[in-house]
Amino acid sequence: MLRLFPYAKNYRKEIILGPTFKFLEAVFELFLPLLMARLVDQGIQQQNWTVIWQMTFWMILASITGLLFAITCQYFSSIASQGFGTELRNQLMEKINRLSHRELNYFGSNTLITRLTNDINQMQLALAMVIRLVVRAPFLSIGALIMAFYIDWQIGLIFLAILPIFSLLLFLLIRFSVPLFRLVQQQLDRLNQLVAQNLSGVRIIRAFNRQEREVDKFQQQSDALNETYLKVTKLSIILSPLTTLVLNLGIIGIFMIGGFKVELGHLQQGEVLALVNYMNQMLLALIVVSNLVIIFTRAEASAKRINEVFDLPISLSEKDEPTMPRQVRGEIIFNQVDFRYSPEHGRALRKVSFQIPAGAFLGITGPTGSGKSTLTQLIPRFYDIDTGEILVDGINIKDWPLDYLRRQIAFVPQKSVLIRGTIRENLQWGKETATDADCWQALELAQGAEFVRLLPDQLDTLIVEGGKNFSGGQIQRLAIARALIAQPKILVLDDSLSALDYQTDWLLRQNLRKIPATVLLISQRVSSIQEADQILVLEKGRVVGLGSHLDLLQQVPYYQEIVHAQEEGESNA
Ligand SMILES: Nc1ncnc2c1ncn2[C@@H]1O[C@H](COP(=O)(O)OP(=O)(O)OP(=O)(O)O)[C@@H](O)[C@H]1O
Repeated sequence: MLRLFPYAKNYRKEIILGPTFKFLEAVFELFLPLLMARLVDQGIQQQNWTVIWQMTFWMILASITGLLFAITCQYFSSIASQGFGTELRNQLMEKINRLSHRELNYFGSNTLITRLTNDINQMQLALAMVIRLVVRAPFLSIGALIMAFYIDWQIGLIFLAILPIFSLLLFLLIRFSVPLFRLVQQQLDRLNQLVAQNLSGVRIIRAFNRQEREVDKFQQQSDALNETYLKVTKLSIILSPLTTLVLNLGIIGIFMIGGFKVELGHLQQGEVLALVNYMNQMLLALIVVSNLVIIFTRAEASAKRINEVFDLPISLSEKDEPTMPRQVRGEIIFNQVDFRYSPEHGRALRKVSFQIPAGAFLGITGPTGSGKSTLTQLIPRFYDIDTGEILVDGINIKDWPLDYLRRQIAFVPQKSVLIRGTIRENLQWGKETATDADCWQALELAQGAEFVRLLPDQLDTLIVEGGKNFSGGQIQRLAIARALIAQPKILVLDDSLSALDYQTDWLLRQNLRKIPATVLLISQRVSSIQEADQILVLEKGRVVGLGSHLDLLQQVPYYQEIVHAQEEGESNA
């Protein structure tokens, strides 16, 4: 946990001043019972109005000053803990953004969300508590003990006797509740994952009529969480009255021995009241210490989860002095490329070699799982290859500045994701400065202008989360327009025309031929790629054919099979 506190380095002043003010408040709090003792013994009992007024004045002043100090501490602790949380969140987000897809797959999005939100909140709370209580609570408990000895050392011994019993009770509370709180955190995590999964898959859950089962699953998790909370509550139901009992026994002890001493004239009544106050202060401060231990243990678990992300080495490295290409054209060369997603997976690509000249149109086909998407994801370095090399414009992609390389490549994935916002805002993801004219031009090229023009709000039409207010084909065309507006030198379309009717598919492909970019189009439909300059056929991660439609028809058995199968399918339809 301590490793994360350097993220609060910009708030050093607040972290020092906060506890200082809290300490001063505690000093005032510690002196209040003494003032009260004087008020009772020298003022009220002896009917000395000067002392009564003086003590009342000092007590009010001490209380108000203490309050002002407490507010000041609260102010500093809020600034420091919020600032620390924000810095930590930004740094974590920055690290997540630098992770390659390999590392993102390893964590999964749900747990990253929990780490960015709940875990960072726990750290924020821990820092706020450090500032507010870490100095005050131990100071008050030790200070109250010393004050008790200062008033009467024999009664001070009662304090010393009560201390270990009370500490033992608090130790038991910590000992049994900390594992339960850890369990609560794990169960909350599982519940969060379930909620995220349910919300993102709500349509498929309904389509398969699995609502009841999903509700049951949720209820089971929720009940398990409830049970753990109940166990924590039961623990405090047993231990809270016990701590109150010990406190009251201490107070009875003070009254009994104090009463005797008052009778004998060795102690005054006001001093007995002050001792009762000190007993309260000492034991309440110890309860605060035990709460602090619980908060820190929860923060420790959160810190571990946050550090897991910070500690994960980023597999994508960038050269200190990358090579900047003189002119970006879009030529792509794969040279003996081998790739596997992780050591436990088999090779997704095996010794893949091919070359595409700048501005060419490459069709990519092959059975499902043959490595088509994998191949295209390697060009913008979403993953790094194991052996071989990939060159763009003659430069190894590992030598390009990563950000610059990615800016040359526009990617339309299989499942296009539109963000919540207007159509214009979505298109401007491709180019922030895009004007309305740019948007319409990109929409024309993507065969999307016609349907957008018919919408009442046109470019201002709001796209709901995930683009659910548009059809599959409309989403694909908006995603293609978003990619085209960036004017990339390499355009990758991963099965992105699959939801379009044949005519729109054809028109769009004609437009794609006009743009000054190398186009890689993955498709299972032979009709979509047969006019490509070259077609790459993959099977089980290997290149089994590269050439024009006619070349492949003569040379590659797999290609012949799919062409015949699709021709038959169309004539039967
Ligand atoms: N993130 C991943 N982690 C592990 N293995 C993966 C991952 N993505 C794909 N694979 C595996 O890599 C191989 C190639 O997958 P890829 O998605 O590239 O195939 P594809 O030809 O594009 O298939 P499709 O036509 O179904 O989209 C498959 O065996 C697949 O299971």
